[in-house]
Amino acid sequence: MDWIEEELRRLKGENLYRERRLREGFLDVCSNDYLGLRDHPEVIEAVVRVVRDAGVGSGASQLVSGYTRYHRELEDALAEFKGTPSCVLFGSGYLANVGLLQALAGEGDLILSDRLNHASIIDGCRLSKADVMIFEHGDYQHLEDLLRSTRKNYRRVLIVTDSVFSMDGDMANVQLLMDLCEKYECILVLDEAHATGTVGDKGRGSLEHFHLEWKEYVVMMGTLSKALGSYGAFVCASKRVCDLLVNRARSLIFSTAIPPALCAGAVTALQIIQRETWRLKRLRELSETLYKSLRGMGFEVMYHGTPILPIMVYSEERALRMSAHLLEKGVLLQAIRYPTVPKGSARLRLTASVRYSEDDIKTLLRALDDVKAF
Ligand SMILES: Cc1ncc(COP(=O)(O)O)c(C=O)c1O
Repeated sequence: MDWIEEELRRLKGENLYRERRLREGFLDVCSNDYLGLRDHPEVIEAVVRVVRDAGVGSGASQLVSGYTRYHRELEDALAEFKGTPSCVLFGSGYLANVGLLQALAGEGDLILSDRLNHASIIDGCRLSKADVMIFEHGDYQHLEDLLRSTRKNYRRVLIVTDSVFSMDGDMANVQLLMDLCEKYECILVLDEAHATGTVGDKGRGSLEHFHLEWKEYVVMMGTLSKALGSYGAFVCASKRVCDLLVNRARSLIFSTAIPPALCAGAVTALQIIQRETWRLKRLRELSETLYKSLRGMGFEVMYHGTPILPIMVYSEERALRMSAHLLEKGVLLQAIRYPTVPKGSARLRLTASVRYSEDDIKTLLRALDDVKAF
């Protein structure tokens, strides 16, 4: 077992070793709780009520006895929010992506995947046994070249992309992707993990952002774990796609359903997003203010109108040093390194959140100013 020591030593030597940090006691500026809903009193109240009513765990897979009225209520609310006929829940975003891709594509099919897609998409592609081709990030000319030369060789073709890219904060051009899907008869799989609750006029996601209507060939996956402040995931699609997932997605069939109480928490979060529209407005204002402040301080920050504001550092070693110093100042801002992002593109993935008070923002900017010269 000495190889384990060697492996860990190698990771440390390359500045790629990871340690978990206890969040308590720090100003957390890298979570995905964009709308500050994870501890909203109404969300907590809904969760506690259902824990009392239905217990803590769901007790079984959705296909056995783990599917309750709370799951169905959440599916109905999500389908309405995302503008699709149907919805099906999964245990997490990771499980949704691997299950969805494995169920929709197999041998004889092709998956075209953006180079910067989330790891769960990459793993889902592998699990599907379909042929996989990677197109350059956001390069839809490259994507069309691949479609033109290969479409005829395949039964089904899926195009899969994050709609808001988790580590860069930019958006896929869903309009162009839908045009390509129509032209080449493809299925479009959108990972709306970071788009749900954050983009579009009402936070409904990328279709709303681009003023597009849902079409049958569009399959949208999203998570409850980010702007909805909870845990779990969903796929919003046509009824027949959802029925197929219930029958074929192994990560749904062979895994316990999410706890009913989390479903109730997410239903409440969806209601709050639609009622307290100031949250999304505040999130957008804050994202822009943070971007301007950081740029004014001389940082290289990426900003695409989403709450993900990566401060580019490039060197893994420097990113670690900056993150450690920020921690000393009470600020938790993790260094994001390979394999989450390509080697030599380490960053501090700052996120905007409605959680931050004016004082938090001052603390954050002061601490960042300190590490600027590191
Ligand atoms: C784009 C994207 N897809 C999927 C996931 C996985 O979601 P979850 O954390 O619910 O497993 C994440 C988050 O980690 C993500 O950023």
